[in-house]
Amino acid sequence: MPGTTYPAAFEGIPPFPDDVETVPLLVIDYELVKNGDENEINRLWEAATTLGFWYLKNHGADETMLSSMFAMGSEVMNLPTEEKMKYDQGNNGISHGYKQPGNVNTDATGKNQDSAEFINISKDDALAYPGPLPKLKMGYPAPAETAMEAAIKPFIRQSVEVNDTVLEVFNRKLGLKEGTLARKHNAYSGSEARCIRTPPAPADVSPDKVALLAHTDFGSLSFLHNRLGGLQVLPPGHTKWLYVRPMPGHAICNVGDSLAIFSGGVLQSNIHRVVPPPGDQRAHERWSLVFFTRPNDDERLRPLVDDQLPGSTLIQEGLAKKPGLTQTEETAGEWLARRTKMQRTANIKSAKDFLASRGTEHTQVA
Ligand SMILES: O=C(O)CCC(=O)C(=O)O
Ligand SMILES: [Fe+2]
Repeated sequence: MPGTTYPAAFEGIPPFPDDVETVPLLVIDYELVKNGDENEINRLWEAATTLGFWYLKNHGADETMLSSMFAMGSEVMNLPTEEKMKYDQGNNGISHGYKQPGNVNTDATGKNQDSAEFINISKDDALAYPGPLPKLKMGYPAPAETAMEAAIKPFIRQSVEVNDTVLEVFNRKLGLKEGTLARKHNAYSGSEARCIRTPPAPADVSPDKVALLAHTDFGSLSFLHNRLGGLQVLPPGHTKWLYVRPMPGHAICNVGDSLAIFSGGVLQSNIHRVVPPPGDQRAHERWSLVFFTRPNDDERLRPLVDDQLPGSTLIQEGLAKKPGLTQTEETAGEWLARRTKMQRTANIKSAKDFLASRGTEHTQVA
């Protein structure tokens, strides 16, 4: 079996081409946001309430930290399939663990499957390591357990700090009572780190061949690090997918469904997907790394109208524009389990089943 390799930083990778259409994301300086710079906070708010995606620089997850995570992911993916499958997510809606390529449908036809392979490591498990582990009781593939103290814990801690700081900013901007969003993200949850590998795309494959299905993220905030292109977003009101250009030192951050629902649609959870990297990059294996902050498992996903400070009406105003967002009775745990379960090929007998995996992308007014 040929070994997989992960790119050290951006060296040795063909450049992202200039002749593909990219989405212009705002660059937000995390240090400024953390230090309360009102101008930078307003720029972050603008990004989060329009496209819901932005670049983040000075975020503290440095190249050494990221490379250690990619090295861990690479060692996991290089294990024999049968070893990896001991940690399979299965078909019952569990997100933590290993996902084999090809077991998720990428559309409602039932004819197309994904090519993304990944390992998801629960935040609660990583921080509880060496145990007992509250989530994936059986533990993780050996290279992940070996890297838990030196690589995974530091990456998760840094990601949590960044996302919690952003949640604080949104709490204030939404006019919520102090600590409202923090309390919804302070217990056991589906929060997890994910390392993803997609194989090089054969030369004759369409540039639109989907490697990771079009989706909105399930939780609250995602903190993404990639080197090769291939991530695309469909901005509201657009019919054309646009690439996100990876930039050294810049994370790609986005809002997920849970925050969109909590905020009555004021915060935008935007649909995105992964296709083969553009230009000469397509011949390369693609690696990416994400940390997903998700609400506490038992938090009901509902607009936080009653948690606003007296006089604040932003969430009602948002809801008036996106009424479909209120149509769930699910908790964050149930939302995550349903979406994870119903996109699995094994669970899809008809288009209706696939549609049952969907999130806010089908209820938003573009
Ligand atoms: O690999 C990427 O660039 C994006 C991954 C992603 O959207 C996800 O895992 O939710
Ligand atoms: Fe995503």
